Amino acid sequence: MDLKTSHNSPVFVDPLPSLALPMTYTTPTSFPSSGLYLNTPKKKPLPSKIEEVRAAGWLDLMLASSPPRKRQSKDFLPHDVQADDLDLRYRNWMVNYPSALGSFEAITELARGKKLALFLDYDGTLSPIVDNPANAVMSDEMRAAVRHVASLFPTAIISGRSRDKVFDFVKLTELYYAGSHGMDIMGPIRKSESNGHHVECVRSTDSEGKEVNLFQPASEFLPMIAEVFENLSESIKDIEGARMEDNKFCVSVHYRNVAPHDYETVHQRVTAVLKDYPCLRLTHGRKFLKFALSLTGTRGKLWNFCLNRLD
Ligand SMILES: O=P(O)(O)OC[C@H]1O[C@H](O[C@H]2O[C@H](CO)[C@@H](O)[C@H](O)[C@H]2O)[C@H](O)[C@@H](O)[C@@H]1O
Repeated sequence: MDLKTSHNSPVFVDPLPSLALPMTYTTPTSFPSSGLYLNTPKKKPLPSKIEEVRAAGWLDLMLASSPPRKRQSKDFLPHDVQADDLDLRYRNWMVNYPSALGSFEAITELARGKKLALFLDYDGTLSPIVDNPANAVMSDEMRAAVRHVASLFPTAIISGRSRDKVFDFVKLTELYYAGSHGMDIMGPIRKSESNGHHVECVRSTDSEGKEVNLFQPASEFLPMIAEVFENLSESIKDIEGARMEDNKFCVSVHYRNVAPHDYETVHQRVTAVLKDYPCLRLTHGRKFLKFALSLTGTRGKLWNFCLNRLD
């Protein structure tokens, strides 16, 4: 099947989450506006070309897709940014993205007497956000904490990274790993394991010969994803700071190190390549654009796969 043009693709589009915009790019109805921060210093008017893109909403999504850095005492501040302005921006961000630690008692009260399973994110949760994705290593202290938690509750790590990459960072064999946003799941074999009901679930052995369960519902699309990765790599190679990342069933185009005046070019190049692949969905992340297949019901299978296998 020629997935590039076929519109009767077996891949159906889930209802898109708020940050994911349909391939038809209808202008988002809501996105963080520059008015998000109080007392925002008057900004220089943007060149009209960027204003057009801003009107389309994509630029605001890209500019606001990551929290302002929390000011560290040692940080040098650009001459036009006041220290309290950075703190204010960070506090405003936290209003929209509150930390669970602020509600820890309420969460533990809700969990009392219930059977718990823990699902953890990786980047920005178990590892700090850094400029180069390859350097997002997890500290030994954090690894010890996750190992301890996994000894108390069945624990899974769900990430946009490929499963192999996350496992290589975390290095804990007693966990479940769901890479590529759930398109690629691995879990240790349970004693009473029976995987007959997961057609995509095959037994495999890891490097130490230990059997593990694999769930990969989209393997047949890997050649197409590899083709899009190559096309995108070629298309953005002249944009300073832009970086591709292959996450097996997902591909990320990082613009964290790209100058904001080049964001529009990043977005244009990515959408120009993806317009030939109607079965792929473009979404936003923390300073990256990501495309992935959108298989109906993957999330449900992910939870079932993990929860059915958790003690
Ligand atoms: O689902 P997650 O585990 O949170 O993965 C989401 C993305 O995380 C990574 O990118 C983010 O972290 C990088 C390293 O700190 C940072 O450089 C980048 O700007 C962040 O967006 C990962 O590289 C992506 O592929 C994941 O999709």
